[in-house]
Amino acid sequence: MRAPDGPIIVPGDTILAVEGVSLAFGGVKALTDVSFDIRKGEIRAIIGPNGAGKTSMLNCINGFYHPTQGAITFKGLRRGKMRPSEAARGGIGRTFQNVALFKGMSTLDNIMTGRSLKMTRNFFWQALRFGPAMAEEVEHRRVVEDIIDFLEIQAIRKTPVGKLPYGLQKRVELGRALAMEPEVLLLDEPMAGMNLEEKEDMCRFILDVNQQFGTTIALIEHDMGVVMDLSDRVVVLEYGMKIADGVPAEVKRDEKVIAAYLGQPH
Ligand SMILES: Nc1ncnc2c1ncn2[C@@H]1O[C@H](COP(=O)(O)OP(=O)(O)OP(=O)(O)O)[C@@H](O)[C@H]1O
Repeated sequence: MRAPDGPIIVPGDTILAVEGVSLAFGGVKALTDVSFDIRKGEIRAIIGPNGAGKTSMLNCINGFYHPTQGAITFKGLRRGKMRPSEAARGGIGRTFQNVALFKGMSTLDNIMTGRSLKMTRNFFWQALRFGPAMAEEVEHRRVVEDIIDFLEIQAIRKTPVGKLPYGLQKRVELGRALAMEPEVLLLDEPMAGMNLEEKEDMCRFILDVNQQFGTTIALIEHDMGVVMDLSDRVVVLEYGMKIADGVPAEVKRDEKVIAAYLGQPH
């Protein structure tokens, strides 16, 4: 199934809107009436203390959870109960807080799995590697090789990802998300567990993805230096509610944010 494309959206327009979203797990209110927008081409950070509802929000955006109330509008279309695979086909890609790769498979093959949603020939033709399926596979491999070059991971293309240091695994995971050619890329703590050098590399790649491909990025990150350097705008959650929203300089000065988050060690 191909998601409808919706209207043409130019840089600066709203590409994704979160409108009054609430989410509850039994008695636990993970999100309460949260609204914010993401503009095409921007890097949007979602921050907040542990348990504030950040991952729950990403899970609502990519269809992993369905909001109890409220709606998500993507490219002008109000979404119903969209599944993650439909969100991905529609242009919403994602990485996870804990690396979710196939550890025994090579870098190349892991990134190739990101192309699966783009494959139009069915399994029968792919298994035969014949005719149109062959041509399609050649094209997918070309895209994957371009991503490998872009992320500067040529040297590990055949290495099983389970053998790679954590920072490189995160980079491969970014590669797999890029293989979907997403319009909006959701990154859940892309720098978590990395040393300074790895963080600097990942920051550079995120900026390059944003600038070279025009990909809109929404990211959750605990490192405040990274958030303030990378993002165009920041939305702040606390106890599942939005407490601030604005450019980094504004958010940094906001008393509620200082009290809730910036004053606390992370
Ligand atoms: N599947 C679930 N079942 C029950 N409660 C959940 C579930 N997922 C999240 N929660 C609860 O919802 C609240 C928000 O959690 P969430 O993981 O979204 O926060 P977070 O801001 O991403 O936290 P962290 O920074 O620690 O990753 C928490 O109270 C959490 O315990």
